[in-house]
Amino acid sequence: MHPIAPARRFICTGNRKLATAATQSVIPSNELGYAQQNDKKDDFPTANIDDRKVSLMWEPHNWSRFHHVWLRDHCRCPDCFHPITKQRLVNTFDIPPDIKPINVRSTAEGLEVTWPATATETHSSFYPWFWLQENTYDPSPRNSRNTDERVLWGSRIANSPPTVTHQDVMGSSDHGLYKYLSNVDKFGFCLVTGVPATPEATEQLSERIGFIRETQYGKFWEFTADLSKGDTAYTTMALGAHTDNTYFTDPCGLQLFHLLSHTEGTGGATLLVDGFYVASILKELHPNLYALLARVPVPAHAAGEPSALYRPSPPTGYPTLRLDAVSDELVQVRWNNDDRSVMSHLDPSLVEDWYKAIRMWNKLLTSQDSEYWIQLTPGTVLTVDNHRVLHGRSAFDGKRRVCGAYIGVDEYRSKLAVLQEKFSSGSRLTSHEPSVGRSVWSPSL
Ligand SMILES: C[N+](C)(C)CCCC[C@H](N)C(=O)O
Ligand SMILES: O=C(O)CCC(=O)C(=O)O
Repeated sequence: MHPIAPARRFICTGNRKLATAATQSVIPSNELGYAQQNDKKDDFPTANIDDRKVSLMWEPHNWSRFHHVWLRDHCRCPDCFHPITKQRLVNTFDIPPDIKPINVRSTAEGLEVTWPATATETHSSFYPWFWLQENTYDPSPRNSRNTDERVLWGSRIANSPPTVTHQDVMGSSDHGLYKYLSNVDKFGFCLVTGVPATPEATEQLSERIGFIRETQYGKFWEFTADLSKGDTAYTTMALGAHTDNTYFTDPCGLQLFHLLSHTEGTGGATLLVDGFYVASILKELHPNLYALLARVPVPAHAAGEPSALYRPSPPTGYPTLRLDAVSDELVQVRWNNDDRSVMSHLDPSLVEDWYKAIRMWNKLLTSQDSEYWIQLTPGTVLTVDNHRVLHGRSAFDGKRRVCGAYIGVDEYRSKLAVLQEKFSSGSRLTSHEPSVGRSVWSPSL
């Protein structure tokens, strides 16, 4: 385990020219020789030290407070945080619980803090202002840090479904791919037009996002109504709005569908429902039913293949609506009433209310206002965020071939994050670090 930063004085300024703004005089303010900034000759945030925290005044009546131990633990100098792997090197557990800065200094780019390291040596840390503001926890941010510009939709999305072209997505620049995945992030789905109606082109498109997630249905799958796999997707039956993989502990993130052909028959239209839109209505109209769906775990299974019996861990499953433990925001919808297992864990007092809740959920899911029906055609690939948008299909006859793939949620979110770094967030590199590669100040590291 890496010891707490070596005893030598380490100023993590790299080749940064110390900000000329070091105009503040620092006056030792108490017998421990701990100093705090006093007269400020600039408009940088005021920094003050008390026994446990550094307080920053961004402007009058707008303060943030950071515990000393928190700041020391979050030092991003190359000795405390690996500049390439972005992993913590400082030994958190060697940081004295009562650690306190020797002094703090506001500079043009951020806050400099000097820590006691040994009896004679110190360690200096630097925190950019934008990073401190982004990661303020006291007071907790008023609005959720999640800056997603998510657009909830109902049936009227049919007027302008999010669409990109195959040429754009597969182009040499990643910008087309960024537009594609930004649409999925914003709307929960996106159509890709102009895709050659072949499994090969569809697989290539899938892998443009990230590696395909292999399951009991195969890696890249093609299916038709032949029950070649033990699932009703391999029949001509209608399938109600559902998310896939409720029987997995970790349902896939994206699902791509490409209707390759449909001959000698009709039907097989695709249904999409924005689960976040429907949940917002349920929460508004029936908050108690919403709360129940966010509380009651639903078991599920995939037991149609003799060689497989999938159930999530724990077997009681996960709630239909998963809420962020901190922000309470809805982060995932998990719903497939066909794949649901026996509800043997329900508290008897909840049984009737739970059925009332799922009846209301189903009523909203299947309302005309929620349902978006689209008849897919060869050449158009549908990509669905399986954590948000439910999909289904109408019954059909004739010969219908569909191909597609699953992409893991982490592969999808990672690719999106890399593209957002590249195209949407301005450079976060401070003059403390090499001007190439990912900044140690990238969001949420
Ligand atoms: C997509 N593909 C046809 C390969 C499999 C479909 C699996 C459907 C399953 N009932 C679920 O909800 O996950
Ligand atoms: O056949 C379709 O269009 C969709 C099948 C389906 O819902 C699924 O594979 O999960």
